[in-house]
Amino acid sequence: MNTPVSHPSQISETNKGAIGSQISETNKRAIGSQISETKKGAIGSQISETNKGAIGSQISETNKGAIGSQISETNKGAIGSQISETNNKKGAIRSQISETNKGAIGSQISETGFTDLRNRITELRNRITDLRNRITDLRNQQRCNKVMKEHSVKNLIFSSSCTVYGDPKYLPVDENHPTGGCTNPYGKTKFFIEEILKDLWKADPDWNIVVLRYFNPVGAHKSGRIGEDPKCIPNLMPYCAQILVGKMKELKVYGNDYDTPDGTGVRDYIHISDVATGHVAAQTKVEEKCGLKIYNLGTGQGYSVMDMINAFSAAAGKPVKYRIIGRRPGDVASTYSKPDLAAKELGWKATRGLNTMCEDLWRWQTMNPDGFNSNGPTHKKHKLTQKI
Ligand SMILES: CC(=O)N[C@H]1[C@@H](OP(=O)(O)OP(=O)(O)OC[C@H]2O[C@@H](n3ccc(=O)[nH]c3=O)[C@H](O)[C@@H]2O)O[C@H](CO)[C@H](O)[C@@H]1O
Repeated sequence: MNTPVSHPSQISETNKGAIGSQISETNKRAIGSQISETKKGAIGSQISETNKGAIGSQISETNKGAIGSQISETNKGAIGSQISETNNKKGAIRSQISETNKGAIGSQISETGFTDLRNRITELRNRITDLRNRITDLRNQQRCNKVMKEHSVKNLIFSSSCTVYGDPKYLPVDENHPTGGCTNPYGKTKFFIEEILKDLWKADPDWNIVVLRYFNPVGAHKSGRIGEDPKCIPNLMPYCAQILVGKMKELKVYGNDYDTPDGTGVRDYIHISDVATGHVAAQTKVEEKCGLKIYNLGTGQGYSVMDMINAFSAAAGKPVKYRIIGRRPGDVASTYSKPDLAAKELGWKATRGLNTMCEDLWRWQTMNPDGFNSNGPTHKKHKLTQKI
């Protein structure tokens, strides 16, 4: 889910700092969808210019010729004004949210001690931020659809997530698995957007929409120049990487009492560059006038949290410090994909294994310990030691 450069977004430079940073924080989310938005693609081209989006930049790296040429056809005016509009409304959304949560905060104060209270306030603040991001995602998607329609762009690739499946009723999860029983707000947003897109296509079958349900993207471009630069609490693997460059203390493993081989959560981790090639394949599909199609992007292989800690420690040559704590609300025990439909209809398959995911992530993190704010490689001692 962007030119092969590795520095901050033109969106934030040109007009809208706040939106730029939202884009980077949600790089696996609404943005991805807008990436491939095709030739006339006002939006796709804008996003491609923002180098914060990990997947976007990967795609650009992967398919400079095909997508790169489309990137230059921009429509900055149209999109720029949409972004400004969103940004102007941000204050309003924020005040609504704080209104809504005032009561909740008050009752927390009377019930708890000070330390607990502080933790709860932090958690509440995170939830409010998350909720605000979700509202922004939904609004942006609606604006995106509207602007695309106005410009007669009706080809769309939407970055969805395996999280729309909720707690799986069976494994591996295929595309026919029911959706909507999401266990977190992010999942719900993805689910709602999928539903909006289904309605959009039903109302106007001229649209060609490919929905890609990513499992757990990890890794970085093999050059070490493009990777994930989380601005909020990182996912598992960026967290591990930040521990090993001294930015985080230790990993808290959320529960080892799940019904999985070692008790820790199992996920289908997929290399970010495979996610990128998945988009390129989807781009071909929308150009074939495919209607509405939905595909899983995963490897079909589940790994536990402990598998991932061990693999990453081996790739980096030093151990990730961790501590087992209780389960995190909203987590499911196990989810991994059946990726066969994408293989059959897109001719796409994930080709990079766990070892490559960990090596590439470690290369990115050591070359860019401060993400896109880094001034080139500072960890001269970086080397990939062991194969796993
Ligand atoms: C609750 C939540 O936000 N879920 C999102 C997260 O899924 P996941 O919760 O699957 O991704 P994750 O990287 O946050 O967690 C992966 C696994 O690692 C475990 N873990 C994670 C972090 C940590 O500090 N300690 C730890 O033990 C976690 O319990 C899970 O078993 O990312 C997905 C995409 O990649 C989707 O965006 C999901 O909606």
